[in-house]
Amino acid sequence: MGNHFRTVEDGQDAPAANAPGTASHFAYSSPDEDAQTPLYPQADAGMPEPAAPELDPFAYHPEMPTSQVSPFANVPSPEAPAPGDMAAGHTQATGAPAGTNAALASIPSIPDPAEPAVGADQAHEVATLNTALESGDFTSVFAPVGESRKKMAHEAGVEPVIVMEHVTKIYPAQPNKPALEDVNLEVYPGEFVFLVGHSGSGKSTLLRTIMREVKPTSGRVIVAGQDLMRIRNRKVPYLRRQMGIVFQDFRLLPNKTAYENVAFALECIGKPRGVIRAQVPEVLRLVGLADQMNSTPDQLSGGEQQRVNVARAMVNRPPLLICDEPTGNLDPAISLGIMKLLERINRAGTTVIVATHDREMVDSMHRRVIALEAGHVIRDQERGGYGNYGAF
Ligand SMILES: Nc1ncnc2c1ncn2[C@@H]1O[C@H](COP(=O)(O)OP(=O)(O)OP(=O)(O)O)[C@@H](O)[C@H]1O
Repeated sequence: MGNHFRTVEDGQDAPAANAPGTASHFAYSSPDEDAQTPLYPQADAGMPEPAAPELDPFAYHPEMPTSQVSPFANVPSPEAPAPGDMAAGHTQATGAPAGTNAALASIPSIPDPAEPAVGADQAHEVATLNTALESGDFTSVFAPVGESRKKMAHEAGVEPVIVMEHVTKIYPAQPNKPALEDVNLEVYPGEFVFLVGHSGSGKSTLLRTIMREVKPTSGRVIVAGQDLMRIRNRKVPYLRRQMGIVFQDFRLLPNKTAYENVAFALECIGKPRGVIRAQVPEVLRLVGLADQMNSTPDQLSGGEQQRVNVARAMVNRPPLLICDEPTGNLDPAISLGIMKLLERINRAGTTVIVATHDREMVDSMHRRVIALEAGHVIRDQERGGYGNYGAF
């Protein structure tokens, strides 16, 4: 099987021009001297959207039946809702009590780490997110897939979505201290991977090599079948459209509402207004912000702002979600909500990679854990815990 992302064909490059004073808020400001391409394709209303590929098996296609979307479609999924349940899910989203969708009852929730004390505002925030997470919309909008994805991927002949082979990165400023050294790993479609390690162990560098923000000094990085050492610069924005990016230090556009912030991500890639009008409210509802679409960032809590970030990363329905410390500045209760959200997105088939220092979260979720130490992968565990690392 070949490329699981939309293919990058000649003539399908993303627009490169920038709208002054706007797109920079979205661009991850990379300290790396190698970085040449802004994270998001820049706004240029005049550029047409690249031609849509025939079918992207890993893209989020709510309008398609699961059998057309997922490579695991033939694998029975205990999470798959019956058609009637999907309808029930929509009913919930419009106000009926959550929890009436029988299919959802089988979805195990993340065990809460030691219950943190929460104030009234936080409790409300947690409650609204929990309600959104319990909504059937998640299982009806995203295509559900089952567990043991790596095994299934092998059996189904699915190729890894990310391959790193002997990757070494030496920043010129630190010639004697590789940020990454001889890193080898594979990530399969649909996996949820935690990246852990001390501060300075190379987590962000690894994520940024996957995004092609950083070019390795040696080795190979292949994402969705594309060799990132060989891919042309002009094709990088197109590749990045296939990735949702959530960083701790991403800033929302301060003068725009939650709706406008999410819509902007689609405007930047030339999506038609009708698509924006349909997808933005939907994704904001999915992250539990249906009632705050018209709030500006200063009217939102840190957790709500991060949910807008997650919504923005999800709205283009990327098959790969990359998160660098997505809960870094958030209270434990709010962090749990964000992590549940990421898990739910993953359950719907999106590959998720999360670099984090959040020990309790990693320990509670029992997902694949890749541990870095001084640029080396020292542990890669199918269902691991955080391990013996300090917070910083
Ligand atoms: N642009 C750069 N120029 C020079 N050295 C850098 C650069 N970026 C990172 N480094 C160095 O590379 C090493 C790995 O840094 P990286 O940011 O990848 O680690 P990290 O595990 O993500 O850390 P943290 O958890 O603090 O974010 C560190 O020694 C860091 O000082």
